[in-house]
Amino acid sequence: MWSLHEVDIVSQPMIRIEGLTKSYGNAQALRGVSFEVPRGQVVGFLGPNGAGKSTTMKILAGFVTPTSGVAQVNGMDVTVDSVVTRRLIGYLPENNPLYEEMMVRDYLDFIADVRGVPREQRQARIRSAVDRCGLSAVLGKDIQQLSKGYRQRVGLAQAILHDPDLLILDEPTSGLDPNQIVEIRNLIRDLGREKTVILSTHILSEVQSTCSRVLIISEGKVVADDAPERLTTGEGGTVTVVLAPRSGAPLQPEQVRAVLAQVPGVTGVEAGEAEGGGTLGFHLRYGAEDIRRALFEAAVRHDFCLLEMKRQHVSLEETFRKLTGGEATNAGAPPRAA
Ligand SMILES: Nc1ncnc2c1ncn2[C@@H]1O[C@H](COP(=O)(O)OP(=O)(O)OP(=O)(O)O)[C@@H](O)[C@H]1O
Repeated sequence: MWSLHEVDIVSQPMIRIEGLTKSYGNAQALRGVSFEVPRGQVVGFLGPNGAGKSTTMKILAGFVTPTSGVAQVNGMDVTVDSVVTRRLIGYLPENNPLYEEMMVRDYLDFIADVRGVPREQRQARIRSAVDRCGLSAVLGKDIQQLSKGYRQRVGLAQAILHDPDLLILDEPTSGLDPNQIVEIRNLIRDLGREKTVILSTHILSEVQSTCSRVLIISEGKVVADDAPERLTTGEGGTVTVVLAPRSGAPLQPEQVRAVLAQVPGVTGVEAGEAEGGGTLGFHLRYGAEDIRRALFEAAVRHDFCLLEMKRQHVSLEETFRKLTGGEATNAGAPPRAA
């Protein structure tokens, strides 16, 4: 039977951050960050350069002290109970610093020692981390000989060695080639089946493919917190249509444009690509409302033949730009076809 204490711990969110601030001299890196992460969630932490992602992660991992506010892991304050909370956390810092001249095998053994993995469990834990991260072929190599993808695997292996409940991964796919990105992403997705994960990234499509929740941070504050798909669908998008005459009479572009502009929910009409043969193409902007049914009915009423209709939601990249008021990061996802 569970003790009262155990029941208490299990009902706690894995991460609880409340009113967190951090100043480096005059620079305010965090200006009151608050959020909770329940057990088992995989959360993407997005934000432009200097938004405060790494600072938040370093505070959680116990490497930086907050100026004010609360940061708890499993109900324990990371500044008060740091010895216990560090045991619950696996941390992959930004730029993944490793001991270059050590052999992978020796490095993992050293980390297991530092993390206090009991001697009798050490070999089993190292074997498990090596298997999960696909490192068996490079165990005898010096870290400096490894490719960036393998170095990242070593970074992940050291983070999971002590079997932590929470993984904090600061830009785990930064600098990797597309094949390596897919490998590391799959590994993170796999780890996310049994652990709580918070990862920061500049790759917006990564959040869509790996995370069930996205937190966007800008200038030290959380500006959005939702499922990736919910951050985009409510924002509207574009419907592209291609129309053809049903009877012999050719379509008059200005007349058709005026009809489309009247369709409830349409907020803008622009000329698009036609297919020749008297067809006309348009891009129609819409807000929160789905305009497809109304468009179909308008086409029937005015005797237009609707050859094509395709909806594209606003992309996460556009939402990101809007919320953070600046340039989007690299490799944003293209708009999603509905
Ligand atoms: N040790 C430090 N000393 C002084 N200022 C710092 C220090 N670390 C971070 N900062 C500043 O704090 C702010 C937040 O930095 P942080 O590294 O947390 O952002 P980030 O969102 O992780 O950015 P990036 O995506 O570029 O890694 C920035 O303005 C940064 O210059």
